[in-house]
Amino acid sequence: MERLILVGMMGAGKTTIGRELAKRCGMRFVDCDHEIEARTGVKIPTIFEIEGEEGFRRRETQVIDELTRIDGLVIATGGGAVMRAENRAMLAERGVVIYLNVPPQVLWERTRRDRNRPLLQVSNPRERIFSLHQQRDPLYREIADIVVDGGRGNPGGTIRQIQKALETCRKA
Ligand SMILES: Nc1ncnc2c1ncn2[C@@H]1O[C@H](COP(=O)(O)OP(=O)(O)OP(=O)(O)O)[C@@H](O)[C@H]1O
Ligand SMILES: O=C(O)C1=C[C@@H](O)[C@@H](O)[C@H](O)C1
Ligand SMILES: [Mg+2]
Repeated sequence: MERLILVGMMGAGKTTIGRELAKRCGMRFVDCDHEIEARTGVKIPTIFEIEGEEGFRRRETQVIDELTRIDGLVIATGGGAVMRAENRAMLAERGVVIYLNVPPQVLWERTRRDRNRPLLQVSNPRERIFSLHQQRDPLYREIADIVVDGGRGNPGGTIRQIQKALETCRKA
């Protein structure tokens, strides 16, 4: 398996699950959001403040393009990585794409206390999550090789589901 790519909404568990999955598969873990923060030296909200969402998306596409060429990686993408068609094409072509599907109500409960997600700094963040989920769910599905339920139980259960699905994938 050259690379595993996790997609899904903010709070779906891409970072949490990705890190542990990499450990179990003996692969290296990278997170696109962390990579962008490391390169710029600032947190994501600061990038949004200075360069706007468009500036952030340009950086995100660059990082996706670079990371998806490296072998042996588990890659956690940002929640909005599927918004650009060019990103979707790179992700779909260059790795096994795993969609962590989590109901919007659970996403809301997981992210409501977090201030590091600029798209949720609005007057009604819960509504925002529901509308982003509605808009993006078809895009995550469009590129997913595997769809897992990441909304119930603990991260360990979700990882077991992924490993099982990967075995089926390998046999196919
Ligand atoms: N399967 C799970 N079961 C229960 N809680 C989880 C699960 N996965 C993640 N969490 C919790 O949900 C929160 C959000 O997870 P995480 O930061 O990994 O999401 P993310 O998909 O990386 O979000 P973002 O796109 O904003 O970076 C964390 O507090 C994490 O502990
Ligand atoms: O859902 C989104 O559009 C985002 C999710 C985060 O992972 C970050 O990439 C950023 O906050 C934007
Ligand atoms: Mg994350």
